[in-house]
Amino acid sequence: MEPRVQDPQQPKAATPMVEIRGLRTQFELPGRTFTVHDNLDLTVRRGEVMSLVGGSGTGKTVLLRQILGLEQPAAGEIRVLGQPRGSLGERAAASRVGMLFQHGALFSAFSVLENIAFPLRELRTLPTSLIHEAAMVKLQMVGLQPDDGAKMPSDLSGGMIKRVALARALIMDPPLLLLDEPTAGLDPDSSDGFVTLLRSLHRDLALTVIMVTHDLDTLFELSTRIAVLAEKRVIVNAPPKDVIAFQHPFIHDFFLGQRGQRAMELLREYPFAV
Ligand SMILES: Nc1ncnc2c1ncn2[C@@H]1O[C@H](COP(=O)(O)OP(=O)(O)OP(=O)(O)O)[C@@H](O)[C@H]1O
Repeated sequence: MEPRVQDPQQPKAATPMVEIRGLRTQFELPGRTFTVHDNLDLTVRRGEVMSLVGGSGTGKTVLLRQILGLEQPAAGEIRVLGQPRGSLGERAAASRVGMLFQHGALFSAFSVLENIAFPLRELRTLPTSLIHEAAMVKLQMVGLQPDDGAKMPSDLSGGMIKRVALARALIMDPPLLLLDEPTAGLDPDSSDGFVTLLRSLHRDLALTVIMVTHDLDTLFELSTRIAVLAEKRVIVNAPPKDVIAFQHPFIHDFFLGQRGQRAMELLREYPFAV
């Protein structure tokens, strides 16, 4: 039971933005049921940058898709901003959760500005001039120039595609942003630039972020917490330095194996993450 009186020494925990309880995810394969998550719990609080890490096939992307409402779990509950995910209509969900897909997922026949504006246009409630203005604001927010708005996706570099996709994910000003491998496929300079952008947007827009990444630089530069998926559930959810100290074979291999030295250097380099 919650204590009636808050200990003044103990700051009140931030509001949960996502609460997952007893989640089970399974897929029917020929002749058998394949269980990805079993009794998985996870809470993500306001202002956190929560990174999901885990071995290949542990269900990190599926979890993002479930929070977004693109997939339904077999059992358990997912609450987004205090409401059961299933009870949020499409419009309400779009204004609460933005998603950056791994490969950007831009519409190739639409210009940059049309791609950014797409979710607002779909609402069919706002005048074109207002939609254009909102898309221009987001274009510049992600560090692109007004002239870039007329370009087509085929004219863009990998880093620009990510920025356009991010602008589109933010067009409805959602408080919660999901990122699937945000820096995958970028060269080191573009990756650094994108991480810097994500960090400043997280701060300036007071975003809560849930991110899947295999990249240790991205992980340590941005994460305030790391949740590790193994054995079909979250085995630890804690600040980076506590996760590294957690005894588990996956964590040992991921952080302290061949790449261990680098992980330790990164922790020293980015005290923000500790
Ligand atoms: N629609 C589906 N039908 C059947 N199996 C699926 C489906 N979607 C995902 N899976 C399986 O569920 C498991 C988890 O997939 P997911 O893509 O979430 O893994 P991941 O943790 O993101 O892996 P990686 O790090 O390799 O990207 C995988 O074994 C995948 O093959």
